[in-house]
Amino acid sequence: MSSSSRMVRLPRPVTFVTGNAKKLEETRAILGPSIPFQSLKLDLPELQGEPEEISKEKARLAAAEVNGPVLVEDTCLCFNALNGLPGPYIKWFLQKTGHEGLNNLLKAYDDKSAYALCVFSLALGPHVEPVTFVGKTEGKIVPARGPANFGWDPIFQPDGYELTYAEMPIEEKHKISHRSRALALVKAHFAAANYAFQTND
Ligand SMILES: O=c1[nH]c(=O)c2ncn([C@@H]3O[C@H](COP(=O)(O)OP(=O)(O)OP(=O)(O)O)[C@@H](O)[C@H]3O)c2[nH]1
Ligand SMILES: [Mg+2]
Repeated sequence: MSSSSRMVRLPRPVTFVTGNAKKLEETRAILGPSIPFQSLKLDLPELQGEPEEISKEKARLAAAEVNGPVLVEDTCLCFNALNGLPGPYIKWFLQKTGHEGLNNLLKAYDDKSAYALCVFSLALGPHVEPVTFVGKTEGKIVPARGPANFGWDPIFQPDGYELTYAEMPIEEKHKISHRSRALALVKAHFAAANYAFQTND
């Protein structure tokens, strides 16, 4: 009785909106059955600016599109020698310059350190301010090693490892990844919030 009075009722399960199949696959694997969600393949326009604002704005657009609760994420790869760039623009740098071009960007610097940043945003509806969850993994940029299955995984070697993300078994990546760290916070939020989903629509 008392617990149901604290419940926030939502009209349907959360929709994870992304145009990226690998993100969806990893998010499914990391969340397992902990949070019921459906997915929608939509490549939303992205604001320029700081990672949290980009992710929040994506959530606002997604919530308006879905007219219900949504989860989105934005991923950045930040080079310390470049004060955080390419950051949120990594998708376009990767597309235009490839793994070698990304390594070349750091040729002029001794500092090859970098971090992967994942910002999930949850918006409970179109007019509700999104909440963000940030996960960060530190590492360095190296010449590509391992299968090129996902973005920049072959050139990111997390601190404490001799392997790049691409060379690691996926369970190992999930133990330390920017995405799993952000999703641990999402899970904790859901566990504390006690949302109730109506599933009959
Ligand atoms: O090697 C990787 N390991 C990862 O763990 C990872 N996570 C994201 N990415 C890539 O980084 C860019 C982010 O851009 P991004 O956040 O805007 O994503 P996106 O536009 O592909 O999808 P979405 O915005 O529709 O969700 C895109 O090129 C993604 O493919 C990764 N690459
Ligand atoms: Mg995107």
